[in-house]
Order: sequence, then structure tokens, then C-alpha cells
Amino acid sequence: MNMVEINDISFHYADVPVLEDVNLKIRQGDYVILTGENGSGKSTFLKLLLRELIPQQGSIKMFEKDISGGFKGMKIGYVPQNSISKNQNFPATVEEIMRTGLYEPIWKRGIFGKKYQKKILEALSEMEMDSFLTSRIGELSGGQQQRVMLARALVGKPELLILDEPTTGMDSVSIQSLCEVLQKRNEKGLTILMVSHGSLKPYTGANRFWNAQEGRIIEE
Ligand SMILES: Nc1ncnc2c1ncn2[C@@H]1O[C@H](COP(=O)(O)OP(=O)(O)OP(=O)(O)O)[C@@H](O)[C@H]1O
Repeated sequence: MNMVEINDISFHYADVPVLEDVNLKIRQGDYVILTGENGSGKSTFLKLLLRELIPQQGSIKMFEKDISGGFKGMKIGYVPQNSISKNQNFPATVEEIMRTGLYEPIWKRGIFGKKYQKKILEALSEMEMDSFLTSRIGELSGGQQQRVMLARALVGKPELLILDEPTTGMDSVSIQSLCEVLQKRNEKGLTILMVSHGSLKPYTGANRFWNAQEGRIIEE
């Protein structure tokens, strides 16, 4: 199955052309890394996939359905770039952030609270962040916050995971452990699309490499 199918997409901001006639497919089980220089259109590309932006030309399918109809029933996890507030007093705890990663409605969470607590702790411990459950998110370092955001994206058991530069603020040990988690999840069937600036060396599990350049996204 094609998890993502991009047909003839073009996009420009007012007078800034960004992408031109892009055609790409991501198959189930692929692990794709997208690189490219600053301003080459990587974040714009992800925003198009998430319908934060609408292309002037072309169409996008996910899970074999056109995303113009919404994402209902599609299990997609997303880790945005620099997603957490820099405000140390940001009031949410790690646990509260994790709860927003679960798909089920709030009334169910009340009834099955213990079950969800277990899922949250499992996802946090995969990222070695379980001991921070009750910490305020704003009190964690940038790298620790990113690890929580990855755990949050994984707790709902997505089938497609999209990450925008998740290693920002992480040290090399954290990057290594993130890569190991992603590789393990990918081996169990998770499809991954990740934008990365840094070295590609730790991403030993990736099977496809794309590069954004001059309005195109080229497979390398
Ligand atoms: N909201 C916007 N309005 C106008 N132009 C924009 C807007 N957002 C981005 N751009 C421009 O579009 C181009 C692509 O930007 P984009 O953020 O997608 O690149 P990127 O590859 O993600 O960059 P980086 O590596 O710096 O994150 C750049 O020339 C940028 O200046």
C-alpha cells in the first residue's frame, strides 16, 4: 500500500516559488529521510502533507485517500519542529502532554484511566523519560522536551510518523537513542518520514533518502 502519494504538487507563497511538479510515493514500511539546505522547502513540504497549507496544483493521498477530505481514520503521528514553549512556566506536565497524544475521546480515558497510564509510561520509558512524568514540560531541557514529543507521537500507535527536525537540541547520546527507537518501530512496520539537517550517519535504519533542491525533491 502507498502510505503517501504526491501527485504533481506545486506550491508558492505569494511571490516565493517553493515546490514545482513534485511526484513522490512512500510505501508502507518505508523509512524516508528528507534533507536539503535552509529554505529549500522541507517544512513547506511537511505542511502540505498535514494540510496546514494547500497546494496551488496537484493532489496528495494518504492511506490511499485524498487528504482534501480530512484525516479521519488515518493513524498519523507528528513531531513538529521546536514544538514546545521556551517559557519555563508553561503549565502543562509531561503526563498532560502525553494524554493529548492518545486518540480516544476523553470520556473513555476516564473509564480506562489505568490502561492509558500504562501506555503513557511505556512510551515515555522507550524514550527514557518515564521518571519525568510529573515534571512541568517547560522545566525540561530542549532535548528532553523533544524526547517527550516523540513519546507523545508514538503513544497513539501511529502507522505513519512524520517528524520535522526532531533532533534539534539533542546531544549525540539522545540522537543515538532516538534513532534506535525509530529503527525498532520501523522494523515492526511503522512508516517514517523525517526531515533532518544533521549528519545522516545515525539513521542506519532508513531505506530512502530524499533531497529538496531548486523546487524539486530528488531521490538519492
Ligand atoms: N509563510 C511564508 N511566507 C512567505 N515565504 C515563506 C513562508 N514560509 C517559508 N517561506 C519561504 O519559502 C521557502 C521554503 O521555506 P521552508 O521553511 O519550507 O524551508 P526549509 O527547507 O524547511 O528551511 P529550514 O531548513 O531553514 O527549516 C524559503 O524561501 C522561505 O523563505
